[in-house]
Parts: sequence; structure tokens; C-alpha cells
Amino acid sequence: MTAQILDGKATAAAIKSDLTVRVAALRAQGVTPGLGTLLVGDDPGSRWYVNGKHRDCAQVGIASIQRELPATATQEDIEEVVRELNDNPECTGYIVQLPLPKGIDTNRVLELMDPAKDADGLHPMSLGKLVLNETGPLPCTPQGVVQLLRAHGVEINGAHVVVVGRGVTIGRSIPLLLTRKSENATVTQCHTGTRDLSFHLRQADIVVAAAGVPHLIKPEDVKPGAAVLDVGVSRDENGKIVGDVHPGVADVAAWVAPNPGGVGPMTRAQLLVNVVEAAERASAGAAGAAAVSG
Ligand SMILES: Nc1nc2c(c(=O)[nH]1)N[C@@H](CN(C=O)c1ccc(C(=O)N[C@@H](CCC(=O)O)C(=O)O)cc1)CN2
Repeated sequence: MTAQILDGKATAAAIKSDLTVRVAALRAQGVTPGLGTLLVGDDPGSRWYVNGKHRDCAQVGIASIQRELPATATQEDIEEVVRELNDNPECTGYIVQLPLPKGIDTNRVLELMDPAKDADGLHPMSLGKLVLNETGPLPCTPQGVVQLLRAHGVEINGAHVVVVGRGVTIGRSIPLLLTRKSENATVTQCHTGTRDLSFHLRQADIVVAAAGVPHLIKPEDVKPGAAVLDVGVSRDENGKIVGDVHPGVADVAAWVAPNPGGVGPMTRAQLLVNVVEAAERASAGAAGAAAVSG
């Protein structure tokens, strides 16, 4: 069997095309959505991601607000920029690119963000809303996984999903999204403490691999016909991405989200969705307030 590709580039392009129309409608009402980013330090991967986010913004008509600090920045330096972005009227939503340099209290930085401007869905308030099933910005990579499966007609309802990884940006929140009534999956969360990972993987209709361990998932770990999404990022000695999924898995699975080209582009597209939705909410709120006072 050679798996079909869960094509993140094409799916993200379709989402961006829809957003272009929604941004034009907002602009016609005098509202220009703006994405802010804060990049701390000089990690080339993080810089690449941030530049990509601003390229995407330019494509769909979202304004860009870029803030940078050196790797030597203190907690106070970072918090000052966060406060500035909270108060900046041109910034509809923003992200703090992760990871932050060692020694910085990341949770404190995220908690200081205005939850109404959380474009990443990583503020405690946004994660709390997800737990409570309330409307709010969704974490970008997890929601990218859901949208990629939906776009390709992979059945989520009733599926057994095995997630490998428990990091805050991906692994922790994927089960929260997939077990909502609208998705209705059954989720097993595995991590470095899991005994007999291969046993769990072999039960899965859908595998989401977000461990950051090169080629952790081997062909013999996968049930024939499963969908396997590779979200792990490691780099080889030449800086090339090596995912969590061994290439031989494509001979066993029915669907594979490659890495690169799978969930990564969806992460970026979901970020834009969050910014546009925040601008639409703000615009509807302003229109409602005007109607009441008028
Ligand atoms: N504040 C955040 N920080 C980080 C997040 C996040 O969602 N919010 N996730 C990752 C990095 N990330 C976004 O920031 C991200 C990762 C991958 C891609 C992507 O498009 N990848 C490409 C390939 C990239 C390459 O060749 O290097 C792909 O998969 O095709 C976009 C964004 C950690 N930090």
C-alpha cells in the first residue's frame, strides 16, 4: 500500500484564499486586522517561522507588526514588549514565538498577554475555554491537525486516535479538540513514560506523532489503513527536517501527513484564522455597541 498524502500546503492555500475574502470585507468596513509577533533571540528555525507568518499575512491582506529582542533580553524586557502589544491598537492579535531563551519564565509571559489578543490559543484563558467548550482562539497546530483530517475526509467520528507527545503547543491540547462532540474521537495520549508504545500505536486508526524523536514510529508500529500525521521536528547535521515517522510507514498506512508539507503549513493558516476571527469579533462588538448607543 502507498499512502495518500494529507497535503497541508494545498489545504492551507484553500484556507488562505477564503481568508483573503474575509479580510477584504473587514477592510471595506474600515477594519484592518494586524498580527504582531515577538521573536526573542537568533534561532534560525524560529526566525524562519516568524518570517513565514508575516509572508502569509501579506498574502491575505493582514498587517504585520514585528518586534524583536536579542537572546540576552531579560524577563522585564520581554514583558515590556508584551505590554506594548497589548496596548497597540493596530495589533488585533499576536504571538510570542516559542521557545523563549533559557531562564525566561514562559508561563508568566503568556499569562501577561491580553487574552483577547491571543492569536496562538496558548493563553491560559484560551486553554481554559477549550476545556469548558467555550468559543475562543484554538491552538494552531492541534486545530491544523483536525482541519487537515477533515479536508481529506478522514473519519474522525468514533476513531481511536493515539497522540504521542504531551508538550503544551501540541500534544496536551490535541485530545481536548478531538474528544469534543463535534469530533467524537477516542484518544489515547502516549509520552516518554508510556510502556510498550508500539502496542498502543498498533490499535490506532489515527496516529499524531509529536514527540520530536527522529523516526520513532516504524512501519511495524502502524495498523494497516491508519492515518499517520507527522508533527515532530528534529534536524539532521545539515539542518534538514527529520520527522517522528519513518518513511516506510507510507507502505502500511492509508494516509500520511508528511513533514515538511503536512501539519506545518496548517499551523500557519490557523494562526491567520485566529487573527481574522478576533478582528471579526471586535468589529461585530463595535457595530453592536454603536447600535445600542445610536
Ligand atoms: N508561539 C508559537 N511558537 C511555536 C509554535 C506555535 O504554534 N506558536 N509552533 C512551532 C513552530 N511553528 C510555529 O510557530 C511552525 C512550525 C512549522 C511550520 C511550517 O510551516 N513548517 C514547514 C517546514 C519548515 C521548514 O522547512 O523548516 C512544513 O512543515 O512544511 C510553521 C510554523 C514551535 N513554536
